[in-house]
Amino acid sequence: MQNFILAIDQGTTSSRAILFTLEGKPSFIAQQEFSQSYPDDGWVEHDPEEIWQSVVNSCKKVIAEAQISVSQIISIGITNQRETTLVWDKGTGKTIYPAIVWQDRRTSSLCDELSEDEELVTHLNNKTGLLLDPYFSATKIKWILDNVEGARKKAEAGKLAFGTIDTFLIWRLTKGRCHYTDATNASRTMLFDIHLQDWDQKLLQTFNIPQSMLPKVLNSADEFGKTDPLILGESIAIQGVAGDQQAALFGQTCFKSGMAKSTYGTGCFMVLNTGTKPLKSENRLLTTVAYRLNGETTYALEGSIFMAGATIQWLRDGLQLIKEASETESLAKMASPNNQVFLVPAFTGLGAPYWDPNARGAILGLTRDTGINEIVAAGLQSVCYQSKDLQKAMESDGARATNLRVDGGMVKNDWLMGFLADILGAEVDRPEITETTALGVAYLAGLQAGIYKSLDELSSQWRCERTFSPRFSKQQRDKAYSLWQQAVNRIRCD
Ligand SMILES: Nc1ncnc2c1ncn2[C@@H]1O[C@H](COP(=O)(O)OP(=O)(O)O)[C@@H](O)[C@H]1O
Ligand SMILES: O=P(O)(O)OC[C@H](O)CO
Repeated sequence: MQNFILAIDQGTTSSRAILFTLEGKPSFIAQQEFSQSYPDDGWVEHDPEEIWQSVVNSCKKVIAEAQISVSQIISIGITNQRETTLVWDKGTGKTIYPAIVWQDRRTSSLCDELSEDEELVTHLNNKTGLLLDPYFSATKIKWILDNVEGARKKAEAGKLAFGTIDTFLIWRLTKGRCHYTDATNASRTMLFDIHLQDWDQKLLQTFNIPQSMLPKVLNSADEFGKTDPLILGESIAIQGVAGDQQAALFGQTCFKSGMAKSTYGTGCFMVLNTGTKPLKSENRLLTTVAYRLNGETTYALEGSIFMAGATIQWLRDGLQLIKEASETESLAKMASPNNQVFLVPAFTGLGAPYWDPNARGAILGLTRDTGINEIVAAGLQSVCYQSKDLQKAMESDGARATNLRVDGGMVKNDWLMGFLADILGAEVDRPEITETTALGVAYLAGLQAGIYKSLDELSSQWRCERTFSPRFSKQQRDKAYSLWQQAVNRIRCD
């Protein structure tokens, strides 16, 4: 009888459950989307019950479709949209407010106020590796405690729990027996000292968050509790947990310092393994926990771009230039070879390395012969130029990627991958398995369960489907990139 590892991938727009064979092959997938709520300008919320139901439904569906018995599932791994913040009552397990999503900007003014305190900003940056920004969980927790009636009092009495999505799912799956997170998710809260691997008291005081609300921080491969048998029919051990971008790094087996992956989904997240010593960025990149195994922490540098596939969605739904994202490939191929149109997708500001929340998007360089093909090509190229921005920032920090492994929904676009290699001037490797986020936590769970013995064993499973090599000369690359930089400078506000 064949055994499996069940990976739960709780993302920003959908929840997925994937059954991996013990050889790391994704064999069955179930997915359920859930609603996005935008109750105010810059606010983004999810219904926690809908998230929970979508996870349970996906798990049940994948088990039914695979026609396996639950006892064939050896272990569970959970990976999740990071930073998204939930607070619930420890007694009832009910959340006291919707999930405040990572994209939510409601605490911008609080961050602006706090940023005047230079000592705090330096402390926060040194301890957490992050920048003071509404993106992370800390100000979201504070907002809930300050705005939900009675919440602060209950929190101070030790009656409320905080968790990112992983922690919420562990709590629910274990029927409230386990209040845990892993070090990668903890490192995104803006409350966690990534050097000491513990919650930072000064930051807890600054954001006025009682320590009793916080989960215990475990390794990424660890014992996160056993699921209640009533949920899936049998009790299964949860043994791997990581935030989705770190899980993708793990699934791409980027275990050596200098190895990097970039995930091209709605946004794009480039993460580079920097080894067991954290590297402080001087270029507004994030220093974060890549994974923690047996108490040993591996660190990473991360650059986050808000608009990657989202730009293609805008070309489809906003401008209605295309019907399907996949059409972009053939249209871009037909664009004029002399195309000098630049699309700067700062729809919600610019992420790393600019962190300019007030910048807004623009299309520049239009001429009378500009058509749909050129605009679509510029949309795809914007993803590559932004990746170049991140590559340059990493290099200025002294971290040069030896190669780039890619994954996410956009990477099936060969034209995009070709231009990415051209503009980066580096080889871009596309793996056979692009479900790397889920694979990463399946690997973590498998390590803890003793199915895999070493990271080397996992590395040997990674297979390259295609390598894209750069075709541009240095001169061509520099010219194109300097035009991009000029375009970005035209729209910057800070
Ligand atoms: N062939 C393609 N070319 C360009 N973009 C694509 C292509 N196929 C999908 N996309 C884009 O990829 C994104 C979906 O990727 P996915 O990894 O599923 O995203 P997420 O996990 O963030 O929801 C969408 O924004 C879509 O527009
Ligand atoms: O759910 P995704 O794939 O959009 O990822 C979201 C990131 O974890 C946010 O930091």
